[in-house]
Amino acid sequence: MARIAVIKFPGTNCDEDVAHAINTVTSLKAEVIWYKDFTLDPWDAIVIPGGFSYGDWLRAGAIAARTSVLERIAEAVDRGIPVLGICNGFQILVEAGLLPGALTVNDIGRFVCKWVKLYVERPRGPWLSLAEDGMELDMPIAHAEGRYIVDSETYNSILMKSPLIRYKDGWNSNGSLYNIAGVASEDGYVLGLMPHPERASEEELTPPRFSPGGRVIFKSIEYSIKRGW
Ligand SMILES: NC(=O)CC[C@H](N)C(=O)O
Repeated sequence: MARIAVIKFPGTNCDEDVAHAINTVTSLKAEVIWYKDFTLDPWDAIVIPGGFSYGDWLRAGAIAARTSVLERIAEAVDRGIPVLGICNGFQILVEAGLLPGALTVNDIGRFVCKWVKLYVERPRGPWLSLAEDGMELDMPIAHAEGRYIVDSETYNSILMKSPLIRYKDGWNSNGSLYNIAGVASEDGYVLGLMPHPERASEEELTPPRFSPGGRVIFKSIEYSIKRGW
């Protein structure tokens, strides 16, 4: 059975939610792994979930990104193992240099927790294999440091060739440049996003007027692993 590692750092708080979502909406087996116990071998994909690793000291994700487990995750990326970073996990991947850009303090200067409307651009790779270009997704955000920034050269030369998840007009509540909510490596094997797909995977957790947009990410990784890409 395909196995997904959900890595827990001190201060991670969405690990059980991610494992629950994957174990509920897919036939994959997600397991929460303490960061010090993580070894590369048995995993078909890796998720770094959200939370407040190391209490968001210095900058969100900065300390977790400098632990030795990130060297193992970089090796996993080199081996072609899909890696997903959700919220604090996205912050960690960016701090570790595994995705471009940076995540900084929301322009309104406070934590924001709300459902938002998003869309996908250039879906590619295992996390978005079932998504279509322009597909609209609804998911909640919950962060204080979710304002994505990137220099225009990186945006034009790298990000405009890569899969992106953007806030729809009027839904960018943190001031992210180019309305960016999530970025991926060019092949889509490494994906990071601020919204929480695990909180948007089941109808009963989805408020009226929204739909469970996180499902497509977990159904995509299931499809890609089963197809044996
Ligand atoms: N939900 C989360 O992962 C929180 C992200 C991060 N600690 C922030 O507030 O920016």
